[in-house]
Amino acid sequence: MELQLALDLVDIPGAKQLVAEVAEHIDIVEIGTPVVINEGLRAVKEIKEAFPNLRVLADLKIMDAGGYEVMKASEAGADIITVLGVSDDSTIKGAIAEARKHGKKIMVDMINVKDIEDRAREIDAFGVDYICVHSGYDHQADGKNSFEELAAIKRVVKQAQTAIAGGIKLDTLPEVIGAKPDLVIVGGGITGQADKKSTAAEMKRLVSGV
Ligand SMILES: O=C([C@H](O)CO)[C@H](O)[C@H](O)COP(=O)(O)O
Repeated sequence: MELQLALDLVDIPGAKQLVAEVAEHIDIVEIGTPVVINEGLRAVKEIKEAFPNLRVLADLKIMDAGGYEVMKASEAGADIITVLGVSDDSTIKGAIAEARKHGKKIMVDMINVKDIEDRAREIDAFGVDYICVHSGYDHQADGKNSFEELAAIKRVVKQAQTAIAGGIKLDTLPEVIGAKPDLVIVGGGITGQADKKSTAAEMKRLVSGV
């Protein structure tokens, strides 16, 4: 099981400082959607150049023009790029085809997918690399999490790796680990802590035990 740090509320210098603090305890660093909106794909490029040994995920949440947007993120140095599960099949297939040309991976974010089990089965058959259940910030504000959705996709996904994101903290991590995703994505659960390094270290210790 791997750990991904999601960076959402920082600028590029802030991202570099934060990653430097916790790099030894994470497997993947995510350049979050708000960072891409604020800073552009330059954030992906600069983080990849500064931390070449870390995999970098560009959380573009692609909804259209899958091939073109994956091409641009790949050129910026992203190793993994996100596409929305609610987007058209052709968008997801275009994203996968482009990613394969560059040796990159696609994660499908299932945020707001209504029939999660059926859609996960379909998307898995397209050959994506990761399928991620996700309670976004707005869902979290309503007190929701994605634990049941993770169990649902694990029933049907045969080839993709599974991931979970949204509001995961040190105290809820054991429950997440119990549901056996391949990848755990944590943003505020690390970035919002006074001691980010020791929190990331403890999270890494817990996910590595599985
Ligand atoms: O994808 C995310 C969200 O939609 C904002 O862009 C976050 O990166 C994801 O939810 C993980 O962050 P936390 O919920 O703070 O753990």
